[in-house]
Amino acid sequence: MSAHSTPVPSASRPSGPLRGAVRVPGDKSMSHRALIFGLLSVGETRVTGLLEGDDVLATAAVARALGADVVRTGQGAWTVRGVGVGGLVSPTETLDFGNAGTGSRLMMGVVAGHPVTATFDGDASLRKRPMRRIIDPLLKMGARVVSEAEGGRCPLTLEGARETVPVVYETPVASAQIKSAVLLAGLNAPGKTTVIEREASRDHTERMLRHFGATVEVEPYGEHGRKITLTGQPELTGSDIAIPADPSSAAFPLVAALIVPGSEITLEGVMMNPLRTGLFTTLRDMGADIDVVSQTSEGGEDVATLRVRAGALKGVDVPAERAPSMIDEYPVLAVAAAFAEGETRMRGLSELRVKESDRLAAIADGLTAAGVANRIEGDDLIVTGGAGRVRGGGVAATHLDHRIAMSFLVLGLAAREGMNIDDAAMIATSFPAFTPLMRSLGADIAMDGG
Ligand SMILES: O=C(O)C1=C[C@@H](OP(=O)(O)O)[C@@H](O)[C@H](O)C1
Ligand SMILES: C=C(OP(=O)(O)O)C(=O)O
Repeated sequence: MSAHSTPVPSASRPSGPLRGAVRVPGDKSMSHRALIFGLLSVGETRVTGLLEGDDVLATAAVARALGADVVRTGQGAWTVRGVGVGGLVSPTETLDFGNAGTGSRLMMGVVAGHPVTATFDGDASLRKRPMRRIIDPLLKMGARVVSEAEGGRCPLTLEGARETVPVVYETPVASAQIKSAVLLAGLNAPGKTTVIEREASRDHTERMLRHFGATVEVEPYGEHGRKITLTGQPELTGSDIAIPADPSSAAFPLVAALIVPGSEITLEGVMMNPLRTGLFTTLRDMGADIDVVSQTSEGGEDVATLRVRAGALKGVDVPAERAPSMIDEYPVLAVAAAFAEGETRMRGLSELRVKESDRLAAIADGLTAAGVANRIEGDDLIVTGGAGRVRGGGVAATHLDHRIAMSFLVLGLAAREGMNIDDAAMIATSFPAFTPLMRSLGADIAMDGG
């Protein structure tokens, strides 16, 4: 199990207008997948714009342990020489995924489809996260759990199928991690593997499967869902892939610029995949001034340069069906809601309870510590806000959760008494340059010891 280093308490203070143009690091979902598809391809994959955060670095190390040759050639530039579908080797040591749900769960799919055995583990946060939702379909495909911690958790030893069985599987919740694990296992199955989802989740796996040479059919399913069918045992070929800036990371400077009076910032090269842009839709509904100044495409995705200006926000009702397209953005949306006039109701947030922390509880507790009125009703979070009314000054408990840490540092930039967090160390999992980038815009953020 990976140790968590000493906590790094941190604080943010009311800041003058934020100004400047920045590009946040590469998308985390695409970065994990680029390495995984590199591992499963024949030949060389060259990745640019890779997120060099701890979560993705763990996936790179695991790709090596499973047989790939993974080399860093420059900042964000990596090459992977893969083993091809069917070519995985059994790792000699436990696979340590640190804090990363995505890396561990997608790799469970990869291992399940191959005749290898591997032990999956990570930090105290990952050890609390449910893995049965991933393992259940993988058992149907022929994998076997050799051992697991109570409740189907890590450390978990998985023996992959000798002959992988293609399945038709409907995911019990909208989850790109479940969908991806099944499709990745299905790569080494003869015939067709189908995943049905009632609410569409992010589709980076489907897009990358095609990019590396697999045949994937995607059909609509019901009102909001999709049916995805993969033809098994393709030969995947190493490819070049350029990773755009992560919209989930862009969310932090974006919300900061909306709530710090007088701010105007530019966010460059932000990925605009429609299954990832629910936050932008919601913030615009709240009255946010977010302009697309230019648009292009990168790595098979639409990307945009966004100009964001501070201004009045109003509370809104966020429908449950929007949750999959902004699932990681609720902590920072709750911060925007604290500065919005009136009530914001965020519906259908049960999945937030099984992220790096119980995010529903962590957001509510942090808002309370900052003096912001909020309540949880079933799976809904309701925040009553108002610009100028956020006292701040408390300490938010982050529970090994990077998004909770960054969200409450953003809140402190516009709260009367600033805000403190108990630990900023986990920010390195997804956005290692968060503090210098925010400071370059004028944010007053202080880390313990620097
Ligand atoms: O597939 C992915 O890259 C991700 C899927 C989401 O998780 P779920 O599949 O659990 O919704 C998201 O929260 C996570 O940060 C990244
Ligand atoms: C939920 C997240 O990631 P993961 O599931 O990969 O740990 C996240 O980055 O917010």
